[in-house]
Amino acid sequence: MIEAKAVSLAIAGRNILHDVHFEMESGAMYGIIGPNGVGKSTLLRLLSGTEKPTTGTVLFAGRPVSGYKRKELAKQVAVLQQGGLPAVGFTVREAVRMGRFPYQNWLGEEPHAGEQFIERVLADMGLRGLEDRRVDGLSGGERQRVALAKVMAQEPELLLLDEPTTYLDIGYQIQLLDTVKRWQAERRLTVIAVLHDLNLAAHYCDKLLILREGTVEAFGSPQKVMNSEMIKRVFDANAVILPHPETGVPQLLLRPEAMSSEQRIRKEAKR
Ligand SMILES: Nc1ncnc2c1ncn2[C@@H]1O[C@H](COP(=O)(O)OP(=O)(O)OP(=O)(O)O)[C@@H](O)[C@H]1O
Repeated sequence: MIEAKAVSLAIAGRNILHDVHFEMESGAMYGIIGPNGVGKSTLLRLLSGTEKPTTGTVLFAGRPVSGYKRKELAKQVAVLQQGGLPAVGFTVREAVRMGRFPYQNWLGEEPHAGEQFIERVLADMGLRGLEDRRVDGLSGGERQRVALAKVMAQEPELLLLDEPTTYLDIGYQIQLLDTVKRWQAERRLTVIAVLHDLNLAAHYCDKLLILREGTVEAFGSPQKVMNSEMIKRVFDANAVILPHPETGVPQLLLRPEAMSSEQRIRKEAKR
């Protein structure tokens, strides 16, 4: 479905990503994990074609992403990013309708059953009753559901999510990811999400791509890649990994007090 081949990116002479390789299959959900500033959002921009690699290639369905026309790509790839909604003045229905732009002609009209599809998306996202409210008057969680509805209205094959649970309380986080997972299963959607919460990532993703210092540290199932050594190496944090009592999925418990003597000496020396 999507493949990074020897992808490197330098911005203003600084290497952000270097020699990144991976292949992601259709119909699965992937998480991109890594510390702040490691290049997760940049990688998502490369996958969506909004940024070009300095060297290497990103292939979508076997063709370089850079070779697609904007509307052609937008029918297949949708991106949910922070601030992806119109700022003021639009209703929920109007904002979601904007997601249909790849299917509209130059007059903004859609010849096929677009409105029917919008109704389904509104119902699926639990937005019935909010259709005529203005987006700028909604709560953060409601806005995030509208943003997701807008990208789903694009009917993508590949959905890219940049930290989709930011600002959401735990209830909304689960609700949003459950909705994505349901759509993913029903439509064989491929989902790639930048996630900071490793426990949610382990639960929802089939595979995790771990980035460290601009390159791929590990790529595999949560069971394979989530261990305390990786957490230490990548995040410089002490953690215990335990299987979830109900699902068996690896879950992380931080150990903030359990500093090694070496770390304690280093911390003291910095004072
Ligand atoms: N347009 C740009 N100009 C200069 N530097 C940039 C630009 N875009 C990204 N960077 C730098 O590239 C690095 C990777 O940024 P990116 O936003 O991809 O990281 P991230 O892993 O998503 O971080 P976070 O977890 O903090 O969101 C950072 O050091 C950032 O400052």
